[in-house]
Formats: sequence, C-alpha cells, structure tokens
Amino acid sequence: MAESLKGKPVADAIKAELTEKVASLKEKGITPKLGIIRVGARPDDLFYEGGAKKTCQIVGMDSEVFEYPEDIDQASFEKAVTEIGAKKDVNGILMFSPLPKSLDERKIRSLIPVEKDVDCLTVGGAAKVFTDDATGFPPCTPTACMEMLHFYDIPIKGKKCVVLGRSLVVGKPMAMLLLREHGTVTICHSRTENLPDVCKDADILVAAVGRAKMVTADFVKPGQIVIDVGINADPDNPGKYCGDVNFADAEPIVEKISPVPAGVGSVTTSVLCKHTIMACEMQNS
Ligand SMILES: Nc1nc(=O)c2c([nH]1)NC[C@@H]1CN(c3ccc(C(=O)N[C@@H](CCC(=O)O)C(=O)O)cc3)C=[N+]21
Repeated sequence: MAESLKGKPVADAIKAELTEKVASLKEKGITPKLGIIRVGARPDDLFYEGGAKKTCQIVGMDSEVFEYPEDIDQASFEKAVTEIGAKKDVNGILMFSPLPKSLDERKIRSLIPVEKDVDCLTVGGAAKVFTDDATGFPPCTPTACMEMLHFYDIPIKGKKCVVLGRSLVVGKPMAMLLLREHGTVTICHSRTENLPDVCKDADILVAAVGRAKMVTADFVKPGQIVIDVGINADPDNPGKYCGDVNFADAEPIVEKISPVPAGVGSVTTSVLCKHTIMACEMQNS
C-alpha cells in the first residue's frame, strides 16, 4: 500500500508560516490583501473563491471579491480590471479563468500588473517563471505540487520527472519548476507515442491532463511518486470528483501517491496567499 501524500499537513505548515509573516507586517501597519475578480458565478470558481477567502482569514490578511455579470462588455470590464490593478491596497490579483467567450481574455489578462500577478495570468509573469526570475509567481497549482514534494522530502535532483499534460496553467510551468530543481524532465501528452511506457519510466509522475482516471495500472511501477493534479467529475460517482489517476489501480503499485480530493488541490489557496504576501512585501520594500 502506497503512502498517501495528503495536502492538509502541507497547507497547515504554509498557513502557520504565513500567519507569523502577516502578524509582523501588521506591526508595521501593512495588511496584505488579495483581490479576486470573478465574472459570472461558475460553481468551480465559487468553490475556490470560498477556500481562498477562508485561507486569507486564517492567516490574517484581507480579501475582496470584485464580481461582474456574465454579459459585461469588453470596454467596461477592461476599465474595471485596470482600476483594480491600480488599487494601492490590493497586493495580489486572482482573476478566474476562463472568462466568458464574449470577452478577449488575452487582452484583459494583460491589464493585470505583473507585480500583482500571483497566479501567473500575464505574459510577463510567465516570462519570469520561464527565466527563473524569483520576483515572478508561478501558477498556484504547480507551485502547490512543489510544496508537496518539498514537505514530504521527495528528492528531485537528477530524478526522472514526467509531466503528463502541457497546459499553460499546470504542465508547462510544472516542467520549469522541476527543471529549476535539477529534475530530468519529460513533458508528455495525449498524442505521445507509447504514453504508458513514458509515464512508467518516471521516478516522479505528475498527472495533469484533466481526464478522469486516465492513468491506469500500465502507466505506473513500484517505487514511483505520483502527484495527481486532476480535478474531474467522477464518471463512476455522480456528484463526486476524482483525479487523472485511477487511484484503485495505481495505489497498490506505487510508493507514494497524492489523493483527490484532499491532495494538491487543498494546498493551492495557501500558495495563493503566500504569493500575495510575497507580492505585498516586494511592493512595500
Ligand atoms: N485563474 C484561475 N486559477 C485557478 O486556480 C482556478 C481558476 N482560475 N478557475 C477555477 C479553478 C478551480 N480551482 C480549484 C482549485 C482547487 C480546488 C480544491 O481546493 N480542491 C480540493 C478540495 C477541497 C476539499 O474538498 O477540501 C482538493 O482537490 O482536495 C478546487 C478548485 C482553481 N481554479
């Protein structure tokens, strides 16, 4: 039976560290603040928003939600995002993605100031991540994966790291973060030839394809560390969700595996707050 890499102890450790940081900032009269921009009311967004607000409250920082109707026009929304970006008291901005199709998301993302881009929504933010610039914030999900690996003392240096998935929000930055720590990184995806064999060769497998239970027994081997980033509707349990890994298949085979739920997903809001506090510190130095 594999060791379960639970997210809660990781999130708790981050929150404890952040609580101290916020307290010392407050002594200097500074309270970090996260601004959340939401268009419409998708259940996914609302769920994450609830978690983010709660984590802010736990660590003692402020948060404010800026909510807009789904049919907002491009010009009005551009004006709103620009104004939020200019707010002195807002140190970090999370804008829920994707935006409604009627909006030009690329244009709107570019209006977020890079120094407040705590979830890597801007081209400038991504450039910093890809150039190993420590003032940039990688997206919260791949950062949460790195926090998990660090917390559980899983060595990365020299290891074969396979990232399954190539999205801008997880796969690509995940590869950069592993590379930064001297992993030997392979990015593979749904079109990769012999995909199960490529995954099976990994020491550390990060599953981020967004397909429920796609990683089956033939993708894994004994000794492996599996980090499951997926949050998918569970086809076998209506109303529940599941990862990209078929847990029942993989768990008896591998060494350590993160569960879904209660794995990586539960660390993301702590990372979001961590990034916002780092942004606040940089903005006040
Ligand atoms: N710019 C942007 N960044 C995002 O990060 C983003 C977004 N837009 N749009 C919406 C989705 C949704 N999302 C979730 C993240 C974590 C959980 C999560 O916390 N999952 C927990 C469950 C919590 C629990 O049950 O305790 C888990 O997997 O264990 C859920 C949803 C981020 N999103």
